This record gives sequence, structure tokens and C-alpha cells, in this order.
Amino acid sequence: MAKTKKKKATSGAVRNRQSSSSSSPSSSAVVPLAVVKEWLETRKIKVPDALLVAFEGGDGRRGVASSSSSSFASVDDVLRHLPSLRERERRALVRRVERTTAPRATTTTTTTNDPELNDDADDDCGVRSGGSDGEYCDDVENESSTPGVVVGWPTDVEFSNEYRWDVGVPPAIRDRYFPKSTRRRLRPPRQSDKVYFRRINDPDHPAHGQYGLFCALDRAPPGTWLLDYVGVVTLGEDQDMSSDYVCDFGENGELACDANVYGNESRFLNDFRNTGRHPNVEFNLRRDARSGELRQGVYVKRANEAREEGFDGVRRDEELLVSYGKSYWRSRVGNLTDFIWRLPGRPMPEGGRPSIDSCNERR
Ligand SMILES: C[S@@+](CC[C@H](N)C(=O)[O-])C[C@H]1O[C@@H](n2cnc3c(N)ncnc32)[C@H](O)[C@@H]1O
Repeated sequence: MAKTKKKKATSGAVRNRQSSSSSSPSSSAVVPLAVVKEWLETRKIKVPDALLVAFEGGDGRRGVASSSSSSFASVDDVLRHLPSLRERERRALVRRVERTTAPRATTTTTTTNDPELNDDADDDCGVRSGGSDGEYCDDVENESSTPGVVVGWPTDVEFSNEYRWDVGVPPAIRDRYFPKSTRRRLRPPRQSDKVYFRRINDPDHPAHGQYGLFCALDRAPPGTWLLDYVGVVTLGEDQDMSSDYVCDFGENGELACDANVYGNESRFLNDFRNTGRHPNVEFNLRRDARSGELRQGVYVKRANEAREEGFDGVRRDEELLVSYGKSYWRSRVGNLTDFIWRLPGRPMPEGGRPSIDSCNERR
């Protein structure tokens, strides 16, 4: 797909945390004591006696004890026993409980970020919560949304935020991008709290009927890191020419990253051409502070690089659009001049969108 900007290794240290409410659907779900204890223990927070007393006859009304499991009636009930938790910790605990009690991926229904689609669950792709700063962190401060649960995710695509390295990539190259010394265990798949994907219902949109990627933050200023473009990494020469999800990768474009059957939400990024909009995001290589890995970040364009006058970032529900680069389209549609029917900042041409869209015809 699109070209990578040659190495501009930002650390992606943009902090743009979205507040997440502590009241949640799970606040009324039964909460296993074991989940709470484990959560406290991994954060080295002493399990308060009051919490245990609830299951030892001290407060029979709250804890529901059985021979095999013990649980609280609700997360609010748990929080009542943990008055010393900071607000941030309370939110993190609520999210942990949500994860444990939420129905799994395909059966989960959430309210879409797109008001247009609220009554059409099939088209919705829920997203939510937490924050991060250029990494897919799993610590308390940066805890993001539910691992393993990505609502509406295509069943034929494996969700992951980790690169999968093709065996054809020589180890020496791979080590440069993902130094052995800093390799860490893979984290559970986790969807982004900064973006969401949904089907495009606007008939004027050139990718009408397909999916697009949208901003889930109230505002993402220029330079904000949103997520990384993830997929199967091959040598550029080994890339699958039939895939629509290949992005150039590597300091010198020597690699390719293909999100056709494996990747994250970034695979839904559309190109700006014929949308009437300018590109508002771009790819920049970044060195991940925690793993030392070189990754392909998707960043909100910097104001001085954006072609839109007065560009000051993207806002909630705005579609994120990148430039795939001319070669992407040339290899598909041939002549670019014939392919472009609407310029950025211009209204729809009279007579509307051409009936034959050679790009979408391919699919
Ligand atoms: C990486 S995918 C983007 C996500 C895709 N829309 C989907 O639903 O999976 C690339 C494909 O999206 C479509 N697409 C993206 N931008 C487009 C545009 N500006 N005009 C027409 N089709 C576009 C093309 O079919 C392209 O090959």
C-alpha cells in the first residue's frame, strides 16, 4: 500500500489519553473474587482484609460464596471494599472486570462511534477506552481496551499488534528491526482506543460499502501517534502482489508489511483520492521505547506537511486518510488521470460519482 516516510524515528511519545468512565456495563455483572485478587496482586497492592472478610461471614450479603468460586455482586461492590484505590486504578480495575465478564468477540454488541449506524449492529465495529503513548502497553497507566475482543473484526483475518516475520527475511535484517536483546513476550491482542473502523455508508465515498478507519479521540493534534501498521513482514521482492493490504516497510523500503490476513485496525485505512479530502495521516517509522522494535507508526500529519490550509489535526469520527502513493494506484488502475474524478476540497462533480470505479471493481 502506501510508502513509508524514510526513517523519521519518533518515539511516538504523544500522550493523548482519553478519559474512560468508571461506570460501565459490567458494573452490574458478577465479579469473581479471584479476578480482583489477581489484579491486586499483579499490581503489588495488598489485598485488603475487608475484601476477604466479605467471604468469611463478615458480610454475607455482598459476597456470593460457593464451593468452587466466590464472587461479588457487582464491580461497584468491589470498589466499595477498596477505598484507597486511586481513580486511575479504579478505572483499570473496572476494565479488567469488563474483560473478564464481557461476552467474546463476535457475540459482543456495542454502540458504534458513528451515530449514523447505531441501529445497524452488523455494520458496527465497537472500540473503546484507555490510552497509550506509542506502545501497546499492558501496565496500569496505559491499560487499553479488552485484549482479544475486537467487535466486528473479519473472521478471516487474524487480529494482532505484533509483526509476524516471514521466514524469508534474513535474520540479520529482522534483528535490526526487532533487536533480540529487547525482545519481550508477545502481548495479548488489543484493539486501539484511538481509532475505530466501520463500514462506509456514504454513496459518494469511493470506497462505499467497504470499511474505513476513523478517529475515536475527541481531537488528535498534528503529530499524534495513533497506532502501528501491522502485518506479515516479507522482503519487498517477496510481497504478495495480489494483496490490497501491502504497505512498504523498512528504513529503505526493503520490506513489505501485508495486513491481508493478519494485522490490526490500520488495515482499514483508505486512500484520500476521490474522497474530496486531503490525507490527514501518514506513516512514519518509530522506535518502540519498550521493545526497541522499529515499527510503522500511523501519525496525524504535521501541520507543515499537511496540504490542507489551517490543518490542526483530526477530530472524533473523522475518517483517517493516507496517501497510498501513486504506484499503488498505477499498478491497479493504470492511468491515474482517468482514475481521479474528485479533487481534495472540491465538491462532488455534477452527475455524481462515476458509476464504474475501476478500483472497487477489482474486489
Ligand atoms: C488497505 S485496504 C483499505 C480498507 C478497505 N476499504 C477495506 O474495507 O478493507 C485498500 C483497498 O481499499 C479500497 N480503497 C481505499 N481507498 C480508496 C479510494 N480512495 N478509492 C477507492 N477505493 C479505495 C481499495 O479497494 C483498496 O485496494
